[in-house]
Parts: sequence; C-alpha cells; structure tokens
Amino acid sequence: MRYLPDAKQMKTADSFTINELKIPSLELMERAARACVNHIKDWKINLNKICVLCGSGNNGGDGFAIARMFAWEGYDVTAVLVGNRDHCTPETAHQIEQLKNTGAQFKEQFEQEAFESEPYTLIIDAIFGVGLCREVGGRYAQIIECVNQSDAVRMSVDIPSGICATTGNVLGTAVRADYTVTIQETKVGLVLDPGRSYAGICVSEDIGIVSLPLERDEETACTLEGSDYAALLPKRNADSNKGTYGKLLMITGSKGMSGAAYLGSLAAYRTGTGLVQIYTAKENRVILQSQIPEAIITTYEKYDVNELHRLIDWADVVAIGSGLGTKKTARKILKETLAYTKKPCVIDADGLNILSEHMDYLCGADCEHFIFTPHMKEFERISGLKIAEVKKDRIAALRTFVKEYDVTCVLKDSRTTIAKPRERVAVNLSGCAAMAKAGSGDVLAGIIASYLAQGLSEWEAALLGVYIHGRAGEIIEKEQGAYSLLARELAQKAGTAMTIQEEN
Ligand SMILES: NC(=O)C1=CN([C@@H]2O[C@H](COP(=O)(O)OP(=O)(O)OC[C@H]3O[C@@H](n4cnc5c(N)ncnc54)[C@H](O)[C@@H]3O)[C@@H](O)[C@H]2O)[C@@H](O)CC1
Ligand SMILES: Nc1ncnc2c1ncn2[C@@H]1O[C@H](COP(=O)(O)OP(=O)(O)O)[C@@H](O)[C@H]1O
Ligand SMILES: [K+]
Repeated sequence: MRYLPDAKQMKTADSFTINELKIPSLELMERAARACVNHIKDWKINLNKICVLCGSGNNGGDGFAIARMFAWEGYDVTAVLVGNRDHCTPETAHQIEQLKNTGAQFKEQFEQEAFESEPYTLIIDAIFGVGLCREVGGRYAQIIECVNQSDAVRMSVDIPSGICATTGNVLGTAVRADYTVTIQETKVGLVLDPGRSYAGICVSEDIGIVSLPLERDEETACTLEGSDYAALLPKRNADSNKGTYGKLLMITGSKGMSGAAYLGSLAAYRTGTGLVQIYTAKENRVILQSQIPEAIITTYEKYDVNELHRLIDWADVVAIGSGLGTKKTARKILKETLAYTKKPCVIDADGLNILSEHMDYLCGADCEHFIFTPHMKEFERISGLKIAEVKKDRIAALRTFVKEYDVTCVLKDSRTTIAKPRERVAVNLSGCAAMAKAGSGDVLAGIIASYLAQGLSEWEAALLGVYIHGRAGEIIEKEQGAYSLLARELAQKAGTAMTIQEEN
C-alpha cells in the first residue's frame, strides 16, 4: 500500500521530519535536488542549455539547488527567480546565496523576451510545489504560458506548477510537464486527472521524509500495489464445487436491455463465481439462454414479491440495477430488494438512478452491505452535487457521501476512487482509455459481485474488482490497441487479469 497525501498532509510529514526527527530542512532540500538531477540524467534529456524557474517558496529552493548542482558539473545553467525576493523562505534565500561562484547565471526577474530568445533545451519548473494555495494569475500565469509554448523539454519539481496537489485540478493555468520528480510520496493530485496528464512521466523519490504522520491521519488517501491485490484474490481449493464459490443473483436487464444482464453474468463467471442466476424481464429469456447458457434465467412479467424473496433467500449476494430501467416494476423490485436483503448487494446504473429519486429506500436498509458503483452523472444524481462541484474535490465529496449513507461507494471515472466509512479513500491506478465504451460499467458490477460471492468483504471486493477490471482493459489495449475494445472482451479477459500472483 502506498500513501497518496494531499498538500496539507505532505507538509505535515515534512514538518514532522524536520522538527521531530531533526533532519534539517536544507538537508532534505539537498536530497530532493540531488534526486531530481539524477533522474534528469537518467532520462537522457538534452542538457545543452538549462533554465531553472524558481518561485520564492521551498519548491524554488529545490530549483536553485538543482541549478547549483548542474553548474558545479559545468553545465550551462540559468536560474531565474520568478517570485518576489522579499518573500523568499530562509531556505530559498540560502540557496540563492549558494549559487554564487558556481558558474550558474542568476536572474532576479523573469524577462519574457530574453527567455524566448535563448535556445533552452531543458526548462526545470520549480515555481510552485505543494504550497500552491490559490489560482495562478497575473505574471505567474504569463510565465507558465511561456514555459508551455517553449520547444524545450519541461521537467517539474514535485508537481507541475499550477496543479493542486490535493485535487489534481488546474488552478488557473499549469505547466504541462514531460517529466515530474515528486518528492517522497506521490501527491494525490498527481494521480487524479487532469493532474496526472500534466505531470507526464512521474517518478517519486524517497528523501527520508517519514510516513508516520500520513499513517496516523485516516484521511490520507492510498493506492494498493500488486502484492496487496494478489493477497486479496479469492482462493481456489482442490476440494470444492460450484457451491463453494457463491450463488449470485443478478437483477439486471429490462425489455430491450438484455446486454447488461449478459455482460454482468459473463464477468461474474469469468472471475470465479460458482453459480449465477439472472432475474430479468420475460422478453430477455430466449436471448440470454442462448448467449449465456451457464446462467440460470428466471424472468418476470410483473412485480412478484414472493418470487423476489425466494430468489434473494437463495442467493449469497445480490447485484441489482444494470439495464434494469426505471419503470414502475423496476422501482418496486429495487425498493423491496433493498428493504428485504441482508446480504451484500451491488447497486449499479438504473438501480442508482431510481434510488436518486427515492433515497428513502435506504431507511432501515442494511446499508453497510451495499456497494454503489456510480459514474459521475449517477453520482451527481444520488449525491445532489453537480459534477463540477464533485470535481472540485472528488475525494472530499465521496468521503462525505459514504459517511452520510454508510455504504461503500466506487466513483467511476478515468481514475476510479473507492470509499467506505472508517477506511482510507483508495485511488485505483489500473485501466485505460480503451475502456471508455458502453457496457464497461456492467462488467465492473459483475466482477465486484463475483468477489463478494466468493467471500470477500465489501471493501475488498470493491478494491480488487476495480483493479482487475482496469487490468483487463490494459491487457486488451496491449493486444488490440486503444480503439477496438468491446465490453464483452473486458468480461472475457477479467479472469486472465487475475493471474497476478506469480508476478508479485
Ligand atoms: N524542507 C522542506 O520543507 C522541503 C520542501 N520541499 C519542497 O518545498 C515545496 C513546498 O514549499 P513551500 O511550502 O514553501 O511552498 P511552495 O514553494 O510550493 O510555494 C509557496 C509560495 O508560493 C506562494 N503562492 C502559492 N500560490 C500562489 C499563487 N497562486 N500565486 C502566487 N503565489 C502563490 C505562496 O504564497 C508561497 O510564497 C515542496 O513542493 C517541495 O518541492 C522539498 O524540498 C522537501 C523538503
Ligand atoms: N478513460 C478511461 N480510463 C480508464 N477507465 C475508464 C475510462 N473511461 C471509462 N473507464 C471505466 O469504464 C467504466 C465505465 O462505466 P460506465 O460509465 O458505468 O459504463 P456503462 O454504463 O456503459 O456500462 C468505469 O469502470 C470506468 O472507470
Ligand atoms: K513545480
């Protein structure tokens, strides 16, 4: 597991290391600068003419130290203070002094014409780091525009200037980096979009900042690593039969929407579930029987509460909502399922759409066993927050939502985030744009339900499900490129994506 701190959490860890462990701030800066220099060399960037743009905070201090190190080695380096000299931190002021007699050129002000006329091959962005606290405007915005228009390679120290380390959002404008060396932990804003794409190739470097404050703070987000996921994989025993791997009831598909039922059940079987029963509209029977003969198909013409209870009693796990429609029968089925079931339950798509108009269905329900899987629009409906509002700080919005309803929630997007009360918010790092296709979400609901059926907890099933889903997308993208993925292939490949044990 790796921590993904926000700006405040990272600053707390920095201060703790300096004040409690007595590692001087300048020593950390020296290590940070050295790490950047080493990575820049490894990347084989053209170092003929280097420009380091430094702010007045400690990110700028890192920049001046980098300039000094390159100058010592005889490189042609210009270090420009783009911040106000009077506002320099003591460390940054010290670094400016240290630059004297190293051979580096020092400019106390940024001059656009001079900057544009120099044939820089590398621009090092040390303008703002985790201390960025408001929109970038005025001359800073102009400088960042100049940097983005330059033909030079751009490398950012800690985080591209203008990206919010907490949300990944662009605050006004931001450096579009080719490379980023982030200090110690990867900030959460570097993995969330759009921060991720502004960072380019991003590596983190351990400089000895301790993680204890991050561990203590339950609000520090995290991501799991390959070995963590491998440990979550459901076990397959020699002495077993289909009953060992769970009975899953999928209440999915309405008239003309059999695809969702097919995709979810295929994904569930492919990821290990022993027995899947689909409860769907009568019109879907023939097609589903021929598409997926392995599934038990039970159909409804109208609402039948006794049959619904019988099916839920049969199941170990319920998944409801994909392609369900939002008509009266669907509403009644959802309402009764939520009220009646005491089993783990995945609620997806139309299940969430119906719920958004009837959040009262959750009153008295066994919410702690529910997993919601909304995409952004569905989350807007169930949370009542506009997408733009959610995007301002999606982690905070998600955390508030799960606390209010006591559910596990998988907020799907190009970077999916997963939350549950009393757990750290997790950000999934697998997946790719090939997956941006209709039906991908139905497959995810099937995979998560499958892991529940095989005995994983709601939290484990959500984490592993999202990861394996993304990994299946990556495998397909590798095999057939970024365009042709079909949701059914995602379901087919989900089992293959589970062969992670031997790699870790
Ligand atoms: N000793 C330390 O504390 C260490 C700090 N490190 C570096 O220091 C950085 C954090 O340093 P700081 O906390 O000094 O912060 P920054 O250097 O990120 O920037 C803060 C400065 O920018 C100003 N500012 C913020 N937003 C602005 C905006 N939109 N427009 C104009 N000015 C703005 C602030 O008023 C402040 O003067 C890290 O990102 C990292 O690069 C690393 O060297 C590791 C050790
Ligand atoms: N650009 C992308 N990068 C990574 N994953 C993506 C991307 N676009 C979509 N996905 C994933 O594909 C799935 C789409 O789900 P959803 O929008 O519910 O699809 P549908 O309703 O068509 O089944 C989500 O799991 C999402 O995370
Ligand atoms: K920076």
